[in-house]
Amino acid sequence: MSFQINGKVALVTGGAGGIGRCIVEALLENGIKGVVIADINEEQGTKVVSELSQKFNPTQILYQKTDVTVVESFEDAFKAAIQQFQHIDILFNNAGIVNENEWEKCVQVNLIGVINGMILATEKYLKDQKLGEEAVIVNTSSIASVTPELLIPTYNATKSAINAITRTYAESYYYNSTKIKVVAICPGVTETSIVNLAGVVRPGPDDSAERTLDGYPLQSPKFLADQVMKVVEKAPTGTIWIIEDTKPAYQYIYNDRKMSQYKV
Ligand SMILES: NC(=O)C1=CN([C@@H]2O[C@H](COP(=O)(O)OP(=O)(O)OC[C@H]3O[C@@H](n4cnc5c(N)ncnc54)[C@H](O)[C@@H]3O)[C@@H](O)[C@H]2O)C=CC1
Ligand SMILES: CCCCCC(=O)/C=C/[C@H]1[C@H](O)CC(=O)[C@@H]1CCCCCCC(=O)O
Repeated sequence: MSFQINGKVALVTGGAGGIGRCIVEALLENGIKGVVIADINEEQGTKVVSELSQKFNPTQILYQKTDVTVVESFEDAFKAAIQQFQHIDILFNNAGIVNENEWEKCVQVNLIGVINGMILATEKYLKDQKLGEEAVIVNTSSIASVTPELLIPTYNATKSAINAITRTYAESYYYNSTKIKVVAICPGVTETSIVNLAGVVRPGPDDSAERTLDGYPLQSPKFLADQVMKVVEKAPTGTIWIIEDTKPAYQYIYNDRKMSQYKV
């Protein structure tokens, strides 16, 4: 069954940043009724609303200053969505940072922020306040969740955890009562401010891991967001989608552990 974006309401965490902003724009292009940009950066959030208001109906776009690590702040964003647009149907748990020097902060934003969103959505807001038969949660993971990148171990761990959370909440135990489809996207390196890792990685044991972005295939956040719309509409619950190198989204398949050939 295909999910219809047209006429629905979405909340996008980190919606003022590179990927989040493009998701907001793609939603508007696909007929969303209303979208809440839930981002900690007020200056950027206000700017994005004003820029998008040149192209779309301003009444469809709301900025709500939100810190996803603080549950009350995150809940206020859901309340703002209901107050302004009457229902809430899609959550993009998208806010994320890379910071291996302040690794606790990386865990707070990338993991605790997503857990806050999952609990608020599955126990209350998307469960009870959706318009149609089904709601959707899209968690932004990363290719680093399945291919660990050397210099960002904490980031890799948070993204692997997001895949686990996605697969758990997709189980019929949850779905039967929530009717929320839960999927994850794993972008490859995408042209946003997050790819500038200067000052946010720790010195390694030697300099053999020193790298630059040279050689990494960069894709645009606009291309990524257009693929994400297809995932929202068509992907089955519990699936994980890699979107890299400006290629169509493809599903990442986890191995069945019982098929493992190796024994100690
Ligand atoms: N750009 C890339 O190469 C890739 C990015 N990703 C993921 O995509 C997501 C979006 O990242 P980008 O757009 O690239 O980065 P970005 O830095 O351009 O945007 C991130 C946004 O999140 C917001 N944010 C940060 N902390 C927050 C908090 N506590 N509460 C609410 N909002 C907060 C920021 O203000 C910013 O607007 C992240 O989860 C990131 O890990 C995944 C794979 C690759
Ligand atoms: C010091 C430069 C290291 C270059 C790696 C890089 O740019 C990492 C980018 C991450 C970005 O900040 C947010 C992400 O999700 C990116 C993860 C990239 C993982 C790359 C794994 C690639 C591979 O080994 O196949």
